[in-house]
Amino acid sequence: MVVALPATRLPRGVRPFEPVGATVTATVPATANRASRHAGQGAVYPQASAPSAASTLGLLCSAPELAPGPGPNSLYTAVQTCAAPGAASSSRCRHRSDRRRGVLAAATPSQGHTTAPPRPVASANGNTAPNGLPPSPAPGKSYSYNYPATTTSSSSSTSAAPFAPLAASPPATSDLRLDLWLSLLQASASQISAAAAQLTAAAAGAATRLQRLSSPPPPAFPAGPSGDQTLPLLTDPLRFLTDATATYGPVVGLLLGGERVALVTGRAEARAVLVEAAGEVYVKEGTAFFPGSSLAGNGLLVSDGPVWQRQRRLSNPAFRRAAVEAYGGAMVAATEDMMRRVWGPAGGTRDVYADFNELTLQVTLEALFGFGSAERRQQQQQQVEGQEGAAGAGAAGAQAAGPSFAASSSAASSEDAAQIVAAVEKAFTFFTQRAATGFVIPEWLPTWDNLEFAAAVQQLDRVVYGMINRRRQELAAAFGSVAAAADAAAAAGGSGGGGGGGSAGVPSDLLTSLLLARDEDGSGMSDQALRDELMTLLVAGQETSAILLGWASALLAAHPEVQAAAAAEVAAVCGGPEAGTPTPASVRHMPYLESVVLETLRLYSPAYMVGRCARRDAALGPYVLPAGTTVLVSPYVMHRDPEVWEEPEVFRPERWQELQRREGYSGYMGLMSNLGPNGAYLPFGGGPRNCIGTGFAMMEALLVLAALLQRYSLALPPAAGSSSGGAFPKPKPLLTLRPEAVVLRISPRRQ
Ligand code: HEM
Repeated sequence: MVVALPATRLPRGVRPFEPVGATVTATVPATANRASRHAGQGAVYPQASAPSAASTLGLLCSAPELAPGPGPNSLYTAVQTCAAPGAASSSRCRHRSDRRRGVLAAATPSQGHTTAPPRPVASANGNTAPNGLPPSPAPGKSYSYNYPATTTSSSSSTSAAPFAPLAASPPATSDLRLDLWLSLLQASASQISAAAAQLTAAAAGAATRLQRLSSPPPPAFPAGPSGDQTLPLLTDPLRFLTDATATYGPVVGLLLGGERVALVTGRAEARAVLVEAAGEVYVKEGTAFFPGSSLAGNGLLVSDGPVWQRQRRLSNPAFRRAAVEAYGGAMVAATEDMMRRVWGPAGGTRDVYADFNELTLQVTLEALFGFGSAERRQQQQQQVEGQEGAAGAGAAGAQAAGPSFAASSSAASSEDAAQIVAAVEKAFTFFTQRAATGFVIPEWLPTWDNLEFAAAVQQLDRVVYGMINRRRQELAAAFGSVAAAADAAAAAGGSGGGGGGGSAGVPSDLLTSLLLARDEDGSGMSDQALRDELMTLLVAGQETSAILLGWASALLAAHPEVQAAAAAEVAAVCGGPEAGTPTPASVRHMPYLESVVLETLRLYSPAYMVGRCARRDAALGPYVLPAGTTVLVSPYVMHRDPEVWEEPEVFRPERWQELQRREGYSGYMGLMSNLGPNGAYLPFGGGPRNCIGTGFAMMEALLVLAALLQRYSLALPPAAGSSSGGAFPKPKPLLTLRPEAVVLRISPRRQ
């Protein structure tokens, strides 16, 4: 098995797993030995949002090398030190990035790439790298390098590849073996020294946290239970959060794994953190409980400052209503596929949460890359062939480009899809296990699990970069250039800045939308940024949506009267099982079903915590949070606040109809804005960092639930030894608030 360590020791900009098929040319920085910020590392969404029991304990062993608060090795000091122009605003000072990722990197250019040896290519000046060996690059020199692959990138990637010095004359053959051995030795030595540095830093961080255990809280820090609360939090996170709020109020000061933490559940305080001082004071960077991952990279979930602003600006159009509604057909088709293949005409008793996980993975992959079910792809292929026949072989330009495009993409996608699914499943299993064990072992440690995970990420990278390259080439071939494709999509009604997919014959997937997205200056995303955003969307959107569907089904099963009302609404709008399927337009006429979803999200918000870090000393109400304090806002607690919600523990979708009337209903997006109608509803977060996929997730939940209520009824299976309804699924608050399992009896609905 080929394994590769996360590139925590590569020079700035070098990814551990460079795009296969990409020819990248870059300059090794003169300061090549400084720590790298591996842009492919960062927290994945659930970790970003949940101080789970797992991630809390993870603090103890993920051992960030910098401690919050003033001190020689503190985050505070790092922020001060790194306040070079742009450093603070982009939140990309090395210490802060590495701290979050549990990384202390001492970069050595010729290491970290443990895949098959690189193949040299002739460089611009005609020099060729000797035998594909990676000689030590000279700082400041340019290198050209071709990764073993089938395609060549037209990438605008800014990755650095520290191989094959262009200017260096090839050494004599007899020197080559020596060179290889030397570079191997050098690589091992520097890997060992980097690991040693990481361990030293980890030990220093642990020492600081240990010291904090016996120090009093800083002045004006919010009150809270004394001593480290890791164990009580681990034992029962939801109870702990609820009790701490009930005892100490809207802001609770905590010590968790030696980290100073403020738990925020007050409306005004949550608004201050998420909306009013967002970005200015409270940022993602530096938040504790972020174990970091090379999977999600430096995508929207974890970036800050100008990097985040640009990526969000470029990504927003792809999530506008019209763009999201374009995925409605795929959502319904995938649901029907699942119901036909898995549930069958007779139904049965199943863990529907497991089924929803597969379903949302399929939907997300289809939305991201345009993969469909095999059948749908076949249909698409047939349609394409028919259109091609009609269009004639010589058709040119944008109109003809669509069909040939779809044909090549769909032909390639079944293999890509299989590889992606395999790698994603491996990576997600890793996350689940990591959460379940309660210990977050930093990804840079070469444990067996970490190596397997790194291999899965590598496999994903290979496929995703391959698809990005192919899509660029297809767009360029069809339109003359990618920029021309963006113009064509914009002219045909898309924004040209994403969301334009589907128009002018370009595919309507997010890959294409993001690839065509253009900033005001005409620039688009680099391959690496694209890859990171795609992986972020996959991680952020798949599991959360499955959790929502799991809880909604369980609640419908447990409340037959609510289920009957929702099913009646679906039947009234769409007809019975034999009638037409739900569509984005028809679910807009299902306010009751929408209330069911909103109420589900109130009681079981998949993101039961969102985290921020105070980048400087900050006043929060009467309290002062020292720079580096992690702030955890808990939607779970806020959604059950008895001062805001009448009978907060009761599942009552009708409360949303009252709110809709009171608020002058303008669709669920209106109800989500501004931390909800009463300032205490934030299942999708709030402020500038709110969930970009809100519309996508709501649309998916409504369509899937409508499609299944049209055909099936759901019931809790009788508990053992009883003829009445069974037990409601238990929450399993790990990285997200997922159900343990949702075992339901599924029966075909009789009209
Ligand atoms: C029921 C489903 C979902 C829930 C409950 C949910 C919840 C959230 C929450 C609470 C945040 C804010 C995190 C924070 O403030 O730290 C967030 C951010 C985000 N979500 Fe979702 N999400 C869901 C589905 C999706 C989907 C389907 C996608 C994409 C296809 C998505 C993509 C993202 C991204 C990219 C961010 C980061 C936005 C930014 O910081 O600019 N989410 N989500």
